[in-house]
Amino acid sequence: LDSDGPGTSSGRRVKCRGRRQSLKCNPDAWKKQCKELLSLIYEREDSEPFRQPADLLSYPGYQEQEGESSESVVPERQQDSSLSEDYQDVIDTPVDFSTVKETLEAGNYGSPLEFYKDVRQIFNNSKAYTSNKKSRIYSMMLRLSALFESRIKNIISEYKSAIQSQKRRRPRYR
Ligand SMILES: O=C(NCC(F)(F)F)N1CCN(C(=O)c2ccc(Cl)o2)CC1
Repeated sequence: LDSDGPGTSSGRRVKCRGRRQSLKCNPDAWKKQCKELLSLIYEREDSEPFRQPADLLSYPGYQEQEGESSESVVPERQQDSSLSEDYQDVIDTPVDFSTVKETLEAGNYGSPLEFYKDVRQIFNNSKAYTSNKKSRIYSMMLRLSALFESRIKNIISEYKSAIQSQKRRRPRYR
């Protein structure tokens, strides 16, 4: 993501002269683009485990219920030993899509790079937490991460070129 997109390093980006809204020169376009990307992520079933904070309470089968006989039916997920340790002991920076959505909607991201950092943390937490690369949740994360990376790189490069073209233009006196 360090390439700042086409037509920015060399000559002036004349396309942006005075027509901020329509072309790729609007430095605020990324907000709507990230909201659309987040909606796309929410539409995917793969995002379900990542839409709310992870804790073992969300997997009731993992808690030893009082008086629960040990022969209780094990939910399919329990066979996934990777959830055996407490999530909060393993993960320093828990984050999920509901917090990212709130931050974006509150206007508390200053750039798509900050948005990208938080979403990447969701995926990295999943990588750090899984002890089984074949676990279902891990494979869901991999698909979701591939979708996200394919869409976020254009949002960021358009943002970077909009910023670049803003720097070179003469200051406009309002
Ligand atoms: O508890 C939740 N989500 C909250 C919900 F259950 F309400 F959706 N997670 C379980 C642990 N998470 C993992 O990334 C992961 C990697 C390998 C395995 Cl296994 O899990 C995050 C999602």
